[in-house]
Amino acid sequence: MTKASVPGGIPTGMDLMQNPRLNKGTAFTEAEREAFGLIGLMPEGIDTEENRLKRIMLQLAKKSTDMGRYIFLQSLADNDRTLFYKTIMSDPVRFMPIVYTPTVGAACQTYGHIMRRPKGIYLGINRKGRIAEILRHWPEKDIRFIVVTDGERILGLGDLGTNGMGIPIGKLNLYTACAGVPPRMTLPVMIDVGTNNEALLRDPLYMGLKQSRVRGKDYDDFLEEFVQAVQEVFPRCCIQFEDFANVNAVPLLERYRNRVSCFNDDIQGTAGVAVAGVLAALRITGKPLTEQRFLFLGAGSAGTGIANLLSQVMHQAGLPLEEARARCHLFDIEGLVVESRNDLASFQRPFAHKGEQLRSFAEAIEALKPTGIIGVSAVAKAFTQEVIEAMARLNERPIVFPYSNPTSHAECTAEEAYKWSEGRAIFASGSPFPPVRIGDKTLVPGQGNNVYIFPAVGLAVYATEASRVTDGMFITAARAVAEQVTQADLDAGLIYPPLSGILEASVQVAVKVAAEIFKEGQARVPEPEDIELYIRSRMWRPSYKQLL
Ligand SMILES: NC(=O)C1=CN([C@@H]2O[C@H](COP(=O)(O)OP(=O)(O)OC[C@H]3O[C@@H](n4cnc5c(N)ncnc54)[C@H](OP(=O)(O)O)[C@@H]3O)[C@@H](O)[C@H]2O)C=CC1
Ligand SMILES: CC(=O)C(=O)O
Ligand SMILES: [Mg+2]
Repeated sequence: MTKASVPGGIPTGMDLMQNPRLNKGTAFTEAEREAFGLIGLMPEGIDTEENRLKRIMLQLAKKSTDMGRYIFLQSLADNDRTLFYKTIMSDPVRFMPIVYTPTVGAACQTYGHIMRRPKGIYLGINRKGRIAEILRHWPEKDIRFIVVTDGERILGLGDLGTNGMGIPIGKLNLYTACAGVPPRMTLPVMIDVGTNNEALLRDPLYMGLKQSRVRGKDYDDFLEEFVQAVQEVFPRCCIQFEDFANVNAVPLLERYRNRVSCFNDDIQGTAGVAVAGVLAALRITGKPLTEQRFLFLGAGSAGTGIANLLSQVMHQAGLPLEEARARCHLFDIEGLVVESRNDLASFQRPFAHKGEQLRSFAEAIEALKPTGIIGVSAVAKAFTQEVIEAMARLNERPIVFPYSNPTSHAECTAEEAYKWSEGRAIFASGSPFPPVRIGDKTLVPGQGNNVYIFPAVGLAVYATEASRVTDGMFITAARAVAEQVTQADLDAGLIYPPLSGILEASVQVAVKVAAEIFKEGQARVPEPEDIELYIRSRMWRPSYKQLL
């Protein structure tokens, strides 16, 4: 067949079968096989989508580890993107822990070893001055979402250099799987400025620049070039900053949040999910938000991000902002964050209150009597029996959120929190834990993870082409997530909507966020009469398209 005779400029033969966006494998119809030169390149049988899904499930069942399943699924995405999404969307409870936390963490730790085919764009600092040119190498021209990292703080696993690319890929998988953002409009990006991880620098299979991290002006200039190049090459694109160390994460957000469409997921997305969890938890305790006190273990991007948004929501509930902030206390490696400390960063200062720099977290609990503790320290097991028992003594229903990822870095397990609080803890963790049986009750731990926020906010931003992403949008998202938690969920101990229904939950959240975007005047499309109908019309669904 000549190129000119191919309908729609679609590639033919092997080129078509090797294009993950268009490939349908054995589900190509007879007419498509004839039209695109596929006859003889596959068995004569014609599969349905359901049959292809069934075969994938059979093959997955034969894998004995989650890492094996991760590798298999990512290879499937390289081969047949529709089938990849059909698979993971068929059972989010089963597949989310594989494409996302905790398995993605283990995958990043060995990324140079398990890598099959590069995905996304790698920007080495040695290519300074060429970023726009490199972005143009990407085959898709209408990119709406970039998730970018420099790999310095990958989950709670520290500096993984370019091995951290698994995170932008995983996050973008969830934009599509959890909210229907079209996958061809998303792009994972790795900023490679080197790594300070000695083991990786010594590893012959490590694929990044083998140099220590560039910092200071050269780093800032490179990021500036990146942000400007995105505006030039993909003018309708929103940038999600992900897993940067807080020394860069906080200044980058401050520098760009009022200049371009962007947000930081660890700061703002996490804050949204925490506010949602607290609002839902208060439906269990029946206590007002304005009477809560929170103690954070960890005073970095996530801790200060949550404290900021929580204070704003408490302020909206009637407290003066200063009083709201005074109800949020941070505790880091040096102890309680107090006014007299001279080692604090400016973003921690709003939460540095009067008092003694207590060195023990349990002591801080006795002194401050928090109603909730939130773990964002990446320190495994830091919520000890003493800590949980103190919380359970001080509160009828203590709020206990060990948010650190992956599972191996969680501040406590669901079982520990429930056991040590006699089943009274209102619990949610960053990575999933199985249900726990306490007495005659089965308690279902919620997953307090920004996955309830960023895909939904992303869908709204994509559909409205929002020119900025504001804290107001995250507060709206948080309230919308909390509203979807039913009484039956709360009775089972669940303070987030069940993960099994995350796609529909995200649509409902996106509708509210889109309304907020129109209200704030940030939309770049006309306001539709029916926002929900409009949002649904923009969503991508995993089914093979007719090529003829
Ligand atoms: N569930 C979710 O959706 C999310 C979870 N997270 C998780 O939260 C964790 C932290 O992320 P992030 O805030 O970005 O990281 P940061 O590095 O910015 O912050 C970590 C904080 O923990 C403190 N810390 C380290 N060791 C201890 C210790 N032994 N005792 C008390 N505090 C300690 C650090 O102090 P210092 O700076 O002095 O070392 C720092 O303040 C990660 O595990 C991440 O996976 C993050 C985002 C979303
Ligand atoms: C969930 C997430 O963004 C993190 O752990 O960094
Ligand atoms: Mg993150």
